[in-house]
Amino acid sequence: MRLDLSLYLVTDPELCAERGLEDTVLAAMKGGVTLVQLRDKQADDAEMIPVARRLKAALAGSGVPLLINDRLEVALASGADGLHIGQDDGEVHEARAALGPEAILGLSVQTHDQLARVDTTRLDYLGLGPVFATPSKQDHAAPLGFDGLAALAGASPLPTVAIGGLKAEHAAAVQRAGVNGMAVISAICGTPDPQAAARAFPYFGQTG
Ligand SMILES: Cc1ncc(COP(=O)(O)OP(=O)(O)O)c(N)n1
Ligand SMILES: Cc1nc(C(=O)O)sc1CCOP(=O)(O)O
Ligand SMILES: [Mg+2]
Repeated sequence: MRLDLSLYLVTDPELCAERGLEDTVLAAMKGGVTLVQLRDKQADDAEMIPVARRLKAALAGSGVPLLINDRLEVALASGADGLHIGQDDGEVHEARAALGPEAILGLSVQTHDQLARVDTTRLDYLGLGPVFATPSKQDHAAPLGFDGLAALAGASPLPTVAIGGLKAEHAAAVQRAGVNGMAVISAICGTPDPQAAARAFPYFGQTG
């Protein structure tokens, strides 16, 4: 499926609980979300697989891909469109081998050393962050700020998406940093109107 990093919704089970995960995602999609990642740090694979399958069915025909955070087995069992992994979430080459060539595979990068080791032949995009400190990820790395983000984005051999503490009001500065899009949890999940929250973000343009 086509990769468009412009507005990347990462889900949070607690923040989405009141409205429900699928309703939140569908509303955000109507507001312009271009990519969705199912992220649940508490659920085990067996709990996550049916949720991922329902979300994949809800997104069917929309052209918006569903990626799974961390869990290769969930991505494979649910028919999701891809996987996002961090530096400690397994080997990129193993994930690519298991997912096949058509799947979307993303990797988190926080430093220039990590960037230098990026496997450009097997990855589709990089998540750069956190731009700001955020309560949505308790174990996040040191914040990059816009200057650190621009330095990483400028040196990246792959399309990039910024993440961490980002709101719609940051879009202009994020665009100036040279990334392909913004990834957000709390700016959309848990807001009273996810569609309007998504609509507040500008479109960054086609990735790649
Ligand atoms: C788009 C995007 N970028 C970065 C991350 C963070 O991944 P990771 O470092 O593996 O941390 P967890 O999300 O697993 O806590 C992401 N999920 N998505
Ligand atoms: C999932 C995630 N990864 C990050 C990283 O820096 O890699 S920051 C983060 C949480 C983003 O949530 P919010 O938009 O609510 O700040
Ligand atoms: Mg991870």
